[in-house]
Amino acid sequence: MAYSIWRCMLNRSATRWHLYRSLSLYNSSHGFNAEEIKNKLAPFTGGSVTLVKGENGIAELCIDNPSRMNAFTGTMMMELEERISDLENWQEGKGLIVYGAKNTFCSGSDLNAVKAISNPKDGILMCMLMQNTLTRLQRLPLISVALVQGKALGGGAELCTACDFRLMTEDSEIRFVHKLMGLVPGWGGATRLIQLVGSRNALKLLSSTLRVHPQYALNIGLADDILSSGTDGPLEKTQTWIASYTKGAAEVNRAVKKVITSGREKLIEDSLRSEKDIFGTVWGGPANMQALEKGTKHN
Ligand SMILES: CC[C@H](C(=O)O)C(=O)SCCNC(=O)CCNC(=O)[C@H](O)C(C)(C)COP(=O)(O)OP(=O)(O)OC[C@H]1O[C@@H](n2cnc3c(N)ncnc32)[C@H](O)[C@@H]1OP(=O)(O)O
Repeated sequence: MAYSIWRCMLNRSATRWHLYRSLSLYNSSHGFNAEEIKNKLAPFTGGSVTLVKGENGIAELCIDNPSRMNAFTGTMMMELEERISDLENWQEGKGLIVYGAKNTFCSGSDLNAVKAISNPKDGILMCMLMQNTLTRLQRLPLISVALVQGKALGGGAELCTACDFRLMTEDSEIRFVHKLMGLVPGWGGATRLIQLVGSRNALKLLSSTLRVHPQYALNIGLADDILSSGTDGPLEKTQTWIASYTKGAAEVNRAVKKVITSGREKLIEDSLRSEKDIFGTVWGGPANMQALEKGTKHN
């Protein structure tokens, strides 16, 4: 009895933590009106963002607008948000692969939409919409990998930083072209780039608009691996790569990602408390009991 009350309390605090994590950054108290910017973006149609959830707990999210190098039209920005909501509710999920159709990653915002909302007010609203969505992507309790083939430009470079890992094919490049457009990143890419490569390297990439090729990306910590060509295609190789990080029960994989998200985003004391709460959700759970019963060794 005492055990189940204790367990229930732990689960409730974990649920509270999950709700907190999935909250968006901006709401009406920040002057954000999602409907207003969605109405402006809606006329910019074309392309799609598709999601396939595998029975093995690995989902594949495809940015699909090849005639514009997978640029995000207005409707695709909204579809991305819907797909992230879907993933937030997928309790069986363990991992996510984000990739672009037809062997290229993404060339950022659709420039037709950008021109139509080039006034400061709409620009900030679009920025808040995309920051909300990409922050929710980064906070998913799924281990996420961006498969970068071809080009990841502008907002496309920012999108790949919202994943936990980046795999690049040999001929690919990540390029923060914002300065050439008279801009700085606005989808959260600068903040995440600093966390990934440090402020000096981030400054180099944004100020030079350098084409970041795979070996350099690997050296500075932007990429996690280079996929060489072979019999398996890049998507198959990414599926194999992610499998070594997503073995075992979904609840344990999800707890692993949650402790990392908590550690990354919270102050040390809050993070330690969250770690305790998340620990409580798996301690004595089925995967833990099975390992104890089997007498699992790690040699
Ligand atoms: C915060 C994010 C930021 C923002 O929203 O503020 C942005 O993301 S701004 C957008 C940044 N991206 C760009 O500026 C990309 C501009 N395009 C290019 O540099 C090139 O098109 C490139 C390098 C992506 C591909 O070059 P390539 O020679 O391989 O092909 P094409 O140039 O012939 O491109 C094929 C076709 O795609 C259209 N395209 C490419 N990117 C976009 C885009 N972002 N928006 C709209 N359309 C795009 C390009 O115009 C071609 O169309 P076509 O009708 O054949 O001329």
